[in-house]
Amino acid sequence: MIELTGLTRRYGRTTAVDDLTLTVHPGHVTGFLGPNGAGKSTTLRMVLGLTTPTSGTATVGGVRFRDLPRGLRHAGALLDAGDVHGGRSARAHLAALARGNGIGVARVDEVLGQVGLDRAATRRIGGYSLGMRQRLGIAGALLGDPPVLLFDEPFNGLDPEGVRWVRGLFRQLAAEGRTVFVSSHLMGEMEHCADRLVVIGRGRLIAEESLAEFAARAGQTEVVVRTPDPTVLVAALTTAGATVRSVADDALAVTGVTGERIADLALELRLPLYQLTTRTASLEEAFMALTAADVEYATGEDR
Ligand SMILES: Nc1ncnc2c1ncn2[C@@H]1O[C@H](COP(=O)(O)OP(=O)(O)OP(=O)(O)O)[C@@H](O)[C@H]1O
Repeated sequence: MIELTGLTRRYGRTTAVDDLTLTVHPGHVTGFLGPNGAGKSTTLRMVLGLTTPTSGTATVGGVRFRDLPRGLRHAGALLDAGDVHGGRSARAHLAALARGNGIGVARVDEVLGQVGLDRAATRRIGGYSLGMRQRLGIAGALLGDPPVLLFDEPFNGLDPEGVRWVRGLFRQLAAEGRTVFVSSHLMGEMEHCADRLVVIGRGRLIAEESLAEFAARAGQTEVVVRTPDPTVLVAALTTAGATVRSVADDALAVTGVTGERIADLALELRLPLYQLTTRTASLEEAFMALTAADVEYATGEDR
């Protein structure tokens, strides 16, 4: 279990992490979502004792990570896959990590096999692709067989097969009863493997809930209608209690009434309908709407 209490980190005038209080539970894959610069990496680094909080605490299994001897046995992490000595082989890199954490070297070949790097084990890491480096970073996280695992943007650089494999691995680790905390700035990456979500923006907690709760709250259904005379239909729909937004000259996006009700109203008004499409907002759209106000560098005209 990971527990954050009032966790805060300031850099000069920037508050990277702002009074975060939350619990990441064992037995679940928890997606840690937020736009770029939301404070995800800083939070993960504080959990691992690599960055000192300005105030508040972060604990792993009830203890500050820094106070845990042989840290890799308590929490494993992939933070920056590029942060390895390129001149070494994967096996030498993992063997050094194992020695430093009192882990038997036999474990090295086990984790290399688990991440599919057994055949590349003696090659220099410098020649690895980004995807292979991600796999090596995951192997390092698994080395100590820890109950808590943290991954910062683990899908970066992975091909579709790699993404599928990582999702399966995370689910398996959670099914074994471990705490799996995975950061991403894309909901699409998390919705197929996380069952809980923590969403932050500008360092602050925005949501902490199950994926099912998020989907139920977010998945608003709207009906897109095309008709040659929208003004008449807008008046009738508004009277019927619908919320109507114009999406093109002859097209409306309607919420609050069903497609059938819209068709009935149009028939009563003898208005032709050229389109009547029901669509449910994707989780990605819902996530973007939730964090829109906290996006650090917005593009386009939305701001
Ligand atoms: N060492 C540092 N010195 C100064 N500012 C920092 C430092 N580390 C992070 N920040 C700032 O803190 C804020 C949060 O950064 P952080 O990297 O934790 O966000 P993130 O959610 O991981 O973003 P990304 O998805 O882009 O990696 C940003 O505004 C960043 O510029």
